[in-house]
Amino acid sequence: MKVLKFGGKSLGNGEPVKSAIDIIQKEQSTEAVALVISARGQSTDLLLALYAKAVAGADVTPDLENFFAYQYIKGLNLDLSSYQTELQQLLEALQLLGVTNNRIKDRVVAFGEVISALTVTELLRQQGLDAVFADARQLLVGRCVANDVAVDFALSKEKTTRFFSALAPQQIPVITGFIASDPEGKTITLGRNGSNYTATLIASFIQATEVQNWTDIDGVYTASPKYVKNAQKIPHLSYREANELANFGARILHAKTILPLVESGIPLKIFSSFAYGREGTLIDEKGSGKGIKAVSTIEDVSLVSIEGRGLLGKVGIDARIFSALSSNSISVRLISQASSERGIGFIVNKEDAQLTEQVLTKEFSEELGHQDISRIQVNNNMAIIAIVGRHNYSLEKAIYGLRRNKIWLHLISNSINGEHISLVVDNQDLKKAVNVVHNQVFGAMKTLNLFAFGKGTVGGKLLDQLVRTGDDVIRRRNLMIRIVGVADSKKMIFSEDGFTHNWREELAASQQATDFGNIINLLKTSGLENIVIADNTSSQELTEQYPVIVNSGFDIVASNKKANSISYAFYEGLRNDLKKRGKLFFYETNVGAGLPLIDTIKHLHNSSDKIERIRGVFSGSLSYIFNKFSVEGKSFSTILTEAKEKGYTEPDAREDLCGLDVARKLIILAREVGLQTELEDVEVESLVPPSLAAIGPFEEFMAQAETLDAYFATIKASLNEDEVLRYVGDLMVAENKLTVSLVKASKNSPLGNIQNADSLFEIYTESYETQPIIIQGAGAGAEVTARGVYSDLIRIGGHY
Ligand SMILES: NC(=O)C1=CN([C@@H]2O[C@H](COP(=O)(O)OP(=O)(O)OC[C@H]3O[C@@H](n4cnc5c(N)ncnc54)[C@H](O)[C@@H]3O)[C@@H](O)[C@H]2O)C=CC1
Ligand SMILES: N[C@@H](CC=O)C(=O)O
Repeated sequence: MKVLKFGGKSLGNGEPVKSAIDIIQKEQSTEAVALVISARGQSTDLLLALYAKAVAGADVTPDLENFFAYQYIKGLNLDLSSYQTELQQLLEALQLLGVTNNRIKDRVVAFGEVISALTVTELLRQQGLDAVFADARQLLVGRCVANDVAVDFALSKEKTTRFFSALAPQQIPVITGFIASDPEGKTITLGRNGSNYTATLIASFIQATEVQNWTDIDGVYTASPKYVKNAQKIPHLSYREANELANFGARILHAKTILPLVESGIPLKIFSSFAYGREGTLIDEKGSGKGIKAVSTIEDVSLVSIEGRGLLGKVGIDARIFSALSSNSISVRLISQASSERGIGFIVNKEDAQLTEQVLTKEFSEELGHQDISRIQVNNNMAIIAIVGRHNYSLEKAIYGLRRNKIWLHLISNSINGEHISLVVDNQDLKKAVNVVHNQVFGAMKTLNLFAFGKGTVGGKLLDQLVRTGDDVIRRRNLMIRIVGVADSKKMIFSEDGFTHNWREELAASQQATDFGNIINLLKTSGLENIVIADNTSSQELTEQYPVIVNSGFDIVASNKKANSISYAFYEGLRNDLKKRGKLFFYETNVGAGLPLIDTIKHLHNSSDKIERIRGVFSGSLSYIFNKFSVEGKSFSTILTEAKEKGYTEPDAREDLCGLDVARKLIILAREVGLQTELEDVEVESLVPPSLAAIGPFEEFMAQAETLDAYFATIKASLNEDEVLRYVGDLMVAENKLTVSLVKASKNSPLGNIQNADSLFEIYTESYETQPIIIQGAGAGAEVTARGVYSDLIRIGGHY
């Protein structure tokens, strides 16, 4: 015979209860069944509310009617009037008493299970099955001990086996879950979710072949799906693992449920009554072997810490702590102690925190008076994350991920056999922390949550590339880049669930103004892990906020060059912040767009191959302009407009023309090789004609196209036939000399030979002294730059 237990949600009115009856019919057709039934739907909560109202002396009539209205199933021949009268009398007695009384409370709550089991019995009879109602108070006996119930196993077994042996072969017992009686026959309850306990107790008494727990979830998951979207169902667990999970918040299991099964070796299967036929979780002696099984959580616990010099080496402190707590029925969930015994920290349930403080303050009043104990501190807003299952490196991985996400670990505790690690974090960090730990220890797909500033030429292209190829990255790199927010200079959007192809429309429709402080706050309080900020703007104000970003625990990718080219003091301060916080900042596109230049320079520099000189065409837009202008008959302003339209220039193209963009790039490379240079140190030959230098907006500047064209026509006229113009950046390291100048280059030289918007960099080092390393390719443009930023994001993902 197998025992089938149905939870409250699986017995709710309408489809749920219909489907439960279907399941029972199917299951009993292959093997005899015994049923254990919880109160239907929200019945227990309704009854508890009725009880509270009655104690408070309030009118209970409407709620009582609501309760019985919910119990009514159309077409079912079930008369509940005697139960209604009895419950009403009980509530009236409570109204008169006006005080709480746990025994009466249990009697009130018991109506939920009794009426539910009667209802199921009747529904099965309607289907022609021989169902028999059984009140578990006639089968299970126990005593209330403190806040718990101690079941009298021998007596309960005797009563249960007697009842079962009196059943006719085809009869289906429908037993109330959750309730039992004390030795005087008074109603007691087995604790919240106690129906599971009823089922496993009954199963162990009658030596059932298995217990099936039919509920609203189709099994035990690797983490609570409420927090972790990519949590996976666990097909197979051992009793021991299940017990750990039950102790650590897995709502689906009751902590005591497993014990009767362990002794009798009966397997437990967890199924969803809303998805008959779908595989659930099997829990048995064997389990599925070693390996991490789940990451479970307990919210809202309190951390108590006792510290003081007087504790050093003193024997008996722990004994006093725990005996004081146990005399007050306070259960300790976790303990961690410094080896010197100078400090001890432990976790209690939040509702016991105040009492814990009082009890310990009293117990150690003398030590507190002498300052042998400096303080007893209670921190109420804590949560536990428990890693269940054995794996050698899970702790390291978890700590690495938590640190990267700036999540403070208050306490660590692990079981001797290595099958359990508990980590205590702030409650407000729980969602983020459980995602980080889950994804770290399971090596599951990592999620990078991206907030993108800038949706122009580069930023817009990046977001489109991410949307288009995101699935590919998931497949190949096990990394999901989720766009959780986008901001331009005016508006922003944010969603923890992320945006896909619709980001542009969503941003256009947004009413929310871009506000940096608000964005940081949203991200910090979101509970999202692995947050990366992309800066594809040209805003200096935003780069000045990088320290705030880093100190908030986020990484950065940027095509914006300003953070690396404004003052050296800022540059150095940012590096210090990055180091201190263990955060990443990638900016490969700052020089040479998508070309692998900065990385190459870093590698050469770090490998002590002294870099002596870097020279070349640093500007993609000016490369394009002079490539065209030197050989085509078009005017300079026409080609400048083309370059702008193609997305090669800076948002204000004069930054290219006046040499500022190349100067920034030189500064960035100079700092990579260890020079402490400033922008003012670069000798720049500006290409803006002196007469146009003071003009305001770019449109006004372009309105002077004639002057611009005449200026460059004169320069072009001075070229020999085999010459082209090149705007060249030159970094001479030993001399600490940085120059930007317009040169005439032979068409056949490497500099003269480049095409389109190509950049070219010659890197001279100690090893590459005469024949430089040459890096050449598209040095500007939305597609290549966005690709470069994309690959920086993937590199960051590689660090998770
Ligand atoms: N175009 C290219 O080939 C390359 C560009 N870059 C750099 O990429 C950056 C972006 O360039 P483009 O996309 O061409 O510029 P763009 O003018 O097309 O786009 C800039 C975007 O930034 C937004 N923005 C400006 N200030 C903002 C703020 N404070 N907060 C939020 N959003 C803000 C604007 O609304 C716009 O969406 C620049 O720093 C540029 O130097 C780097 C390498 C190559
Ligand atoms: N405006 C820049 C774009 C890349 O940094 C250039 O022309 O090179």
